[in-house]
Amino acid sequence: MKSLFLTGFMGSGKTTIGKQLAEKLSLPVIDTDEFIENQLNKTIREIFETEGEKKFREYEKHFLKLVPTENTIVTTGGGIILAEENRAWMREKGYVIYLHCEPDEIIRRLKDDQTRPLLDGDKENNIRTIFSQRLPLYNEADLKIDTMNKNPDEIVEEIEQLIKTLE
Ligand SMILES: Nc1ncnc2c1ncn2[C@@H]1O[C@H](COP(=O)(O)OP(=O)(O)OP(=O)(O)O)[C@@H](O)[C@H]1O
Ligand SMILES: O=C(O)C1=C[C@@H](O)[C@@H](O)[C@H](O)C1
Ligand SMILES: [Mg+2]
Repeated sequence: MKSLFLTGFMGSGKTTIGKQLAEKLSLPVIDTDEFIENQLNKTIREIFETEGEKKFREYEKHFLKLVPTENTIVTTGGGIILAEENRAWMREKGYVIYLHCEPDEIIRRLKDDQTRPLLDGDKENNIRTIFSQRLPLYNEADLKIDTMNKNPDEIVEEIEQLIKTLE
């Protein structure tokens, strides 16, 4: 099977869902943010602070291409879809699954989180603005899962059913 690329806004549950889905399907999971952090031995926040977002996006493009494109669950950074090149790559090499979560819920989930540099400052406003800019790009996915009012088990079950239609 081609790899599954989980996309979605920060806090939509990509890392959480990806881990559970991988366990259920007995597949390996790789998280692009963790992959970049491990390869560069720096946190995402450190990369943003010392090298800037533009450089981070270059790393993201580079490391995305090193991820296995078969039999792997790939959980992606929230901004991976910004580059047309990344969207095209993921759709060509695998299946793209967008986890949709409304901004109000994202705001609740990330209320105490300090690890996402793009949300520094007026977090609520930043979430709403970035979300609306990106929504059309997330919607280019092969599959869209509405995660609102569902627990991770329910979302994983739904993905399992939907991916059967892909093969
Ligand atoms: N379906 C859900 N219901 C309630 N809470 C959830 C759900 N999915 C994830 N969460 C919680 O939301 C928070 C963010 O989830 P997670 O880190 O998986 O998001 P992410 O999409 O990987 O974010 P990022 O793009 O920033 O890496 C976590 O605290 C997680 O426990
Ligand atoms: O949505 C984004 O642009 C980001 C999401 C995170 O996963 C990290 O990749 C980083 O904080 C940027
Ligand atoms: Mg994540």
